[in-house]
Amino acid sequence: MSGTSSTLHPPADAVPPVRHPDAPAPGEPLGAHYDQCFGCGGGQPHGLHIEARAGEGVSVTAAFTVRPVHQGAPGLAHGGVLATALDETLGALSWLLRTIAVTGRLETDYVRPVPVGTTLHLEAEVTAVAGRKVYSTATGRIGGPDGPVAVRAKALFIEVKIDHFVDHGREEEIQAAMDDPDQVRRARAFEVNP
Ligand SMILES: CCCCCCCC(=O)SCCNC(=O)CCNC(=O)[C@H](O)C(C)(C)COP(=O)(O)OP(=O)(O)OC[C@H]1O[C@@H](n2cnc3c(N)ncnc32)[C@H](O)[C@@H]1OP(=O)(O)O
Repeated sequence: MSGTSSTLHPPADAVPPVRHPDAPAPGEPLGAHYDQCFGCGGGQPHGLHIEARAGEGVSVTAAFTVRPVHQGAPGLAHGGVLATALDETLGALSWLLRTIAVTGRLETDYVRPVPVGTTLHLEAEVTAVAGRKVYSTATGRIGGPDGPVAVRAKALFIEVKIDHFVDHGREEEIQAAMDDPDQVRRARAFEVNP
């Protein structure tokens, strides 16, 4: 058992998360937020290809199957890849809040080794919101959605404007994203948050 750093404890003025009225219905696939995303994009051959679905409240479920390219030790998933799976699943919670947020802090517990070929069944939920700060937790189970926990995480995501990506991303990828009508549509879905 491990502790959690104090910055991952919501402050006294934090409030429960509110599911956006236009959030995808429970069970609905969320799709990739960006085709070139290492976590969810279909355009990354060695990526995790995580498929997330909306859950009840402000929660999501997702699945990630570990492939040989994801190894750390022989036959076992790399810890950084597992952290990516947790991070990506937590990031998908933005679809439920309809805000754009990036990972500020991610703390991960590795409870069981995850062999190649295993499907990691992931769940994540927002636990509290304080201004731009979004507090969330995630678990990854093996052997089925109700199987034993192999990894878990607590995270603090920080809400940002779309300018965060335009200002900091490399020019060629930003331009390609802006030229892609599907990408612009996905970004706008978040920007209209009241
Ligand atoms: C589109 C969705 C994609 C999802 C993909 C999966 C998720 C990802 O992997 S995102 C990529 C990884 N993350 C990043 O690259 C983020 C890099 N960091 C940054 O850009 C900035 O530090 C950023 C935006 C997080 C915060 O900067 P800024 O907007 O200036 O906010 P700032 O004023 O410093 O902080 C806001 C609050 O958050 C807190 N905070 C910020 N970072 C942290 C942190 N690491 N730990 C604890 N608290 C933090 C601050 O203390 C502050 O709290 P308060 O309001 O109480 O004073």
